[in-house]
Order: sequence, then structure tokens, then C-alpha cells
Amino acid sequence: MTDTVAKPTIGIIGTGAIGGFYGLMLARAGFDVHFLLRSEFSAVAERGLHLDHASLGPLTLNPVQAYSSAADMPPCDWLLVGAKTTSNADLAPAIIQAAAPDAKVLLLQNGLDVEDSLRVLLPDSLHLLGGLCLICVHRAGPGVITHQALGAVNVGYHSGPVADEQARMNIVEEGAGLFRVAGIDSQAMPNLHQARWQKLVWNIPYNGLSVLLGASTTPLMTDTDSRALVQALMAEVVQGAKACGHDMPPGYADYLFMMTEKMPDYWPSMYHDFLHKRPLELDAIYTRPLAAAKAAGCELPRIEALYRSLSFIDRRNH
Ligand SMILES: NC(=O)C1=CN([C@@H]2O[C@H](COP(=O)(O)OP(=O)(O)OC[C@H]3O[C@@H](n4cnc5c(N)ncnc54)[C@H](OP(=O)(O)O)[C@@H]3O)[C@@H](O)[C@H]2O)C=CC1
Ligand SMILES: CC(C)(CO)C(=O)C(=O)O
Repeated sequence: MTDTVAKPTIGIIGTGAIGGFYGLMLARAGFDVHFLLRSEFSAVAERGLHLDHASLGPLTLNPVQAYSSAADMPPCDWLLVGAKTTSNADLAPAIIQAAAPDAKVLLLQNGLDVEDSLRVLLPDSLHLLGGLCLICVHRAGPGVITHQALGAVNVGYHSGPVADEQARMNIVEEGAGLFRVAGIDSQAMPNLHQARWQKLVWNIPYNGLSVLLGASTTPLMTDTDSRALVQALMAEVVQGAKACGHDMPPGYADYLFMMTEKMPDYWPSMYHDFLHKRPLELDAIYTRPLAAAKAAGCELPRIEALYRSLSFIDRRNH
């Protein structure tokens, strides 16, 4: 079946690995895409965005509709937030400035309930959605993005001016449709909260262990002890999710473990933050799930130990 959706104006809030990848792919598909940048603004305005795509090869977008201030952006129907969750509160004014009156704001971010803290800073007229990106991509230099594998984005509704389930699903389908037009696999998710728990089965072990052990996925998957650690941490996430009322599909952790064995060697985005002395996404990926599980009466001691080690590392890193 061919997706037929009208082409809305799209704003990318935070043009890093994720924002740059999906923004460039959407622009290539003919969408009117506007990119908000910070440190890489001049490089991208002068030389464009470059993507080394794992299967399509080198792709360039030049010129780029690049902005250093949201005040200069046109009103956008869809805003895709590609900044780290640690920047969300600071970015709320930019999101509001770039938003058309009933815009859809889609957080392309990892972590549990990352929408909650932004919701309270946004007007009620804006729709807020979450997007879970299954992709391996990183910034290789200013305006230069390397894509290693995968690419799907699964979209779910968080909150906004419509309460009707069907109307919400229509918006979610519209969002997923944008990605599909750009050749990117995208599914509508009926339960965003559950989907965020599912994604954490990967992010909790691999993001944290990459920083703690200074190891990318291949060594983590080769060594007997790190394999055991990954599996024990995955099992705890599944246990935490269950305590919070979300049963994972049977064999889900094993599926992610085997998927990682087949992936090219990959440094999770948290490791890039550590390397560049940026704040780690600890609140979204560790504090919130730990607190949610604890509130449901479930202690997760291995995740807690990993979190405390990462907090120590993060404080000393910047
Ligand atoms: N990379 C990956 O493969 C995956 C990442 N994710 C998730 O996606 C999210 C984004 O990650 P990723 O793309 O890797 O992160 P990056 O660090 O590559 O990109 C973040 C971007 O946001 C920009 N930004 C931050 N604050 C502002 C601001 N105030 N104004 C303008 N721009 C701003 C940064 O600009 P500056 O250069 O100035 O810092 C940077 O370009 C995270 O939640 C991550 O966990 C999920 C799946 C896979
Ligand atoms: C590596 C992968 C695909 C795991 O789901 C990912 O999406 C991430 O780094 O967050």
C-alpha cells in the first residue's frame, strides 16, 4: 500500500545524529524541513549536511534551511526534537516559538516518560508524541553524520488537545506516515509508556556499560563476564517493566541480545556524551525507571549499582 500524506512543514529541534539523519532523509523525500542548530550552525549553513548512509552511501543536503534561533524559523506543523533529553527544559521556548498553532511535537529520544517534564512547559494546544528510534548513528564532525545500521522510528501519542483515542491514533499514523514516505520503517504504537520500557531493555545495559567499561558492543558481546552482565541487567529491566504493569513480549530480551550480536560494532550515544564531556542522559534512562519500579515495590539492585557508578563518572566528567 502506498502512503499518501499531505506534506507539512517540519522543524528539527537539535540537529545532531538523530535530528540530522531523519531531517535529511525527510528533506530528500521532498518535505519542507527547517533545521535548528547550535554549535554546528555555521558549518551546516556553509557546507550543508552530509550523511554516510549504511545502505544508500554518501548523501548530501546543500543548501540546508538552517537556523541558529527558533525565532527565525517558519511555523512548523511537526517538530522533531533530536536534542538529548538533558536539554529538553532549555529547549521548551524554542519549541513554542517554532510551533504552528496546533503543531505536533515528536521527541525522538530514549528514556522513560521523557515527555512528562516537557509537557508542563508547553501550551495545551500542542500535541506531544514520543518516537523510539531503532538506529545506530553518530556525528562524525560538524554537519557530518555516520549511519551504521537500522533506522526504524516507532511513534506513540503522549498528550494534547484531543482525548479521543481514534483521533490520537490518526495523528500517530500521520507521523509514522512521514517517515514511511522517506523510506524509513515506522509503526504506530498504541502504548508509548510500554514501548519506552521495551526500548530500555537495550539502553539500560549497553549505554551504561559502554561508559563504565569503556567498551563498544563487539567487546561487550565477546567477553563472557560482560555478556553475563548485559543479560542480568536486561532481566532486571524486564522485571521492572512487569512490576509497573508492562509484560514484555516473550523472549524479548533474548531477541535484543541476538540482534546486538548481528549489529556492526557500535558505541551507544551515551558513550559519545561521555567522550565529549556532555551530561549523560541518566535521569531519562536510569533515574526514572528505577523510581517507577521502586514505587511499584520492585528493587533493581544491579541497575541501581550501574546508575550510581555512572552518576559518579558523570559528576567527575564535567
Ligand atoms: N545516536 C543514536 O544512534 C541514537 C540516539 N537515540 C536518542 O536520540 C536522542 C538524540 O541523540 P543523538 O542524536 O545521538 O545526540 P547528538 O548529541 O548527536 O545530538 C543532539 C543535538 O542537539 C543539539 N542541541 C542541544 N541543545 C540545543 C539547543 N539549545 N539549541 C540547538 N541545538 C541544540 C546539539 O547541538 P550541539 O552540537 O551544540 O551540542 C546536537 O546537535 C537521545 O535521546 C538519544 O538517546 C536513540 C536511538 C539511537
Ligand atoms: C542500538 C539501538 C538500535 C538499540 O535499540 C538503539 O536504538 C540505541 O542506541 O538507542
